[in-house]
Amino acid sequence: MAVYTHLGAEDLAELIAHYDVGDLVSAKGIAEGVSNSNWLIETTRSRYILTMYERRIELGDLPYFLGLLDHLSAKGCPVPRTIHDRSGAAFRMESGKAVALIEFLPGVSPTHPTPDQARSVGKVLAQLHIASQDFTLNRANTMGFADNLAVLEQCGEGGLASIHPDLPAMIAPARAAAAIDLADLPQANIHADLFPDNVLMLGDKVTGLIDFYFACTGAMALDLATTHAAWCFAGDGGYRENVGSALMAGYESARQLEPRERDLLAEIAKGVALRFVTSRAEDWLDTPDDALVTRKDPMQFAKRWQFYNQHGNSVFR
Ligand SMILES: Nc1ncnc2c1ncn2[C@@H]1O[C@H](COP(=O)(O)OP(=O)(O)O)[C@@H](O)[C@H]1O
Ligand SMILES: N[C@@H](CCOP(=O)(O)O)C(=O)O
Repeated sequence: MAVYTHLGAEDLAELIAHYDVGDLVSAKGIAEGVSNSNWLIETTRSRYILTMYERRIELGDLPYFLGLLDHLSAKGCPVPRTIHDRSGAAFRMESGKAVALIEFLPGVSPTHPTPDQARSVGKVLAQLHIASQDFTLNRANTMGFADNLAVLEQCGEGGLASIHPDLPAMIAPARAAAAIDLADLPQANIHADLFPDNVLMLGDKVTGLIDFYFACTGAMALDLATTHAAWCFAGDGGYRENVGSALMAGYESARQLEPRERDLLAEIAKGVALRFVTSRAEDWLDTPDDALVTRKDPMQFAKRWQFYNQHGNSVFR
């Protein structure tokens, strides 16, 4: 994350006392991430992650996000369980904001994923899709094409140009493109933000999928295209073909894509690229100067849009 909110030692101890997890031993703010405040909590019994929900999260969505974690974890997916408080509540209010305690999972996020790691992630993503289909709650995607266009409008040409002078022109064709309808594609409850920093791994084994706060009911192909756009490019922007094909093979080892999904992947990936340009631009213009957070560059995804536009579906064959 980031740590947007300061919680003192007494506040944390009082908060942790509402859970049957032992006594607080230590609490450290976690610097990774951009959306919420997170602390690594150590108690006399175990380790946990305490999350305070800061941005883009509606209180009404928390039962969906936290319930999905419990549903997937119960089905054997490598997902942290929600720790419920002594009254059975999955989240509590603290200093006017919602907080939840979740299970700590071991592992580290890959910074330069190997093909074998991508294959494992692809397979676990397909397993998550299969396991999430009978989750009984639903949530609409709030980062769809129309939502992105509205946010970009709010950022304004000047705002976008202040991030990089080339950004407005680079995304103009993406903004003009017609939205594709994903409603007829096979659906599940999807992660929708499965970047390497939201996956914990030990070697090639996936030990944790975390940060489900963009999860929604939507097309499984959207999740696969998002994971592809997030995992398969080098720091210099070059496409890593061996990582891309391993991700696809891993996914299809657990769930075969339907031809109509495969045919649309490049178009969906372009929509995904615009979605991350949008949220990154919004965050860039919005982040408080004193927040302990590293801003993410919208230009990376403007370039990925160009890549998918240029290469089309040949990327996914
Ligand atoms: N269940 C977990 N187990 C272990 N570490 C976690 C867990 N959840 C979060 N983290 C750590 O906290 C960091 C930020 O969490 P994340 O949910 O990605 O925050 P944000 O929503 O702000 O992006 C992760 O990069 C990881 O290091
Ligand atoms: N994965 C997104 C950023 C979303 O933030 P997260 O810290 O909640 O994963 C991006 O890379 O733009």
